[in-house]
Amino acid sequence: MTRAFSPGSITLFFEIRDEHKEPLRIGSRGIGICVSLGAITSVQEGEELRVFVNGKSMKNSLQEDIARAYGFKGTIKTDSQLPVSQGFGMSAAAALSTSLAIAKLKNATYLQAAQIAHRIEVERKSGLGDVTSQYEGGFTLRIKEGIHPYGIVDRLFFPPIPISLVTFKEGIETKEILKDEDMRKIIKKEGHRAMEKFLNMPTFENAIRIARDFALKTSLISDEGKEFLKACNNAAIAMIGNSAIVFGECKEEIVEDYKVYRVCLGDRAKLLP
Ligand SMILES: Nc1ncnc2c1ncn2[C@@H]1O[C@H](COP(=O)(O)OP(=O)(O)OP(=O)(O)O)[C@@H](O)[C@H]1O
Ligand SMILES: CC(C)(CO)[C@@H](O)C(=O)[O-]
Repeated sequence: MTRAFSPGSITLFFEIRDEHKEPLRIGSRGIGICVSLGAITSVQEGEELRVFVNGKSMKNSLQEDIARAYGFKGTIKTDSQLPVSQGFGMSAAAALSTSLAIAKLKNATYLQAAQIAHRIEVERKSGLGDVTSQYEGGFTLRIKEGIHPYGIVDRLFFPPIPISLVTFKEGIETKEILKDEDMRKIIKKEGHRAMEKFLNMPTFENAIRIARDFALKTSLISDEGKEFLKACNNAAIAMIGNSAIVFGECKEEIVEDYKVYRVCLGDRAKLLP
């Protein structure tokens, strides 16, 4: 049996850049924060392909698509440590952890595994930039869309503070937003502006300020999210979901009604012993 872990990743703001033909060139520009919780996948070769997510059998999964890319048959089990469709990049974490574990069995490399995971994410429209962030780890700045050798990703300095992920009600499926023509236009425009502003002053404080503005300008925020940002000025909305990311301490009375995941900055995806 082979096991791999991928961190979850939270996008603060992003610019859709999917007008290329080649999936490895497609992606987004923006900021992603990898966190210490994510997805763990174990794979075991066998006669038939079976996928289980959090103990439940799953059909037409992204794990199945990844397995096909390698010609892998056997059992794939993914455990998600964070909820899906809340902007925590869990589909990408499932794709990347599956791809890394199978790559080890098939003698492929770390980069090949990341490229396959990125391609499947892009083709399924479940994400654009998450695999690129999770392959790099830490506080990532995606300067040019896509994955290596096309994408360019840098890292930013992150202060030694805790992170809380606060989930409101049900999530938003990424595909629904990435397919919506009006939303795409708004995200492209606001994402481009956000990136230009950030690159003028690439600091942690500026990232939070721009992220809060991006959520409001694109309307990728619920009423509950708006109230939360008013009460907590060290928070931003996780893209694309219905949850917030709080940097540092947060008053207990503000978060006590919600499910909160306490995490810290996370390293890149890796094989597990
Ligand atoms: N851990 C997982 N294992 C298998 N499938 C998953 C997993 N996480 C998400 N998916 C599938 O991917 C699809 C899209 O998920 P979505 O992209 O909205 O979630 P996410 O990646 O957690 O959110 P976001 O991309 O906004 O960070 C859903 O249909 C879901 O079933
Ligand atoms: C589209 C997206 C916000 C979904 O999590 C992410 O993949 C990104 O930052 O490109």
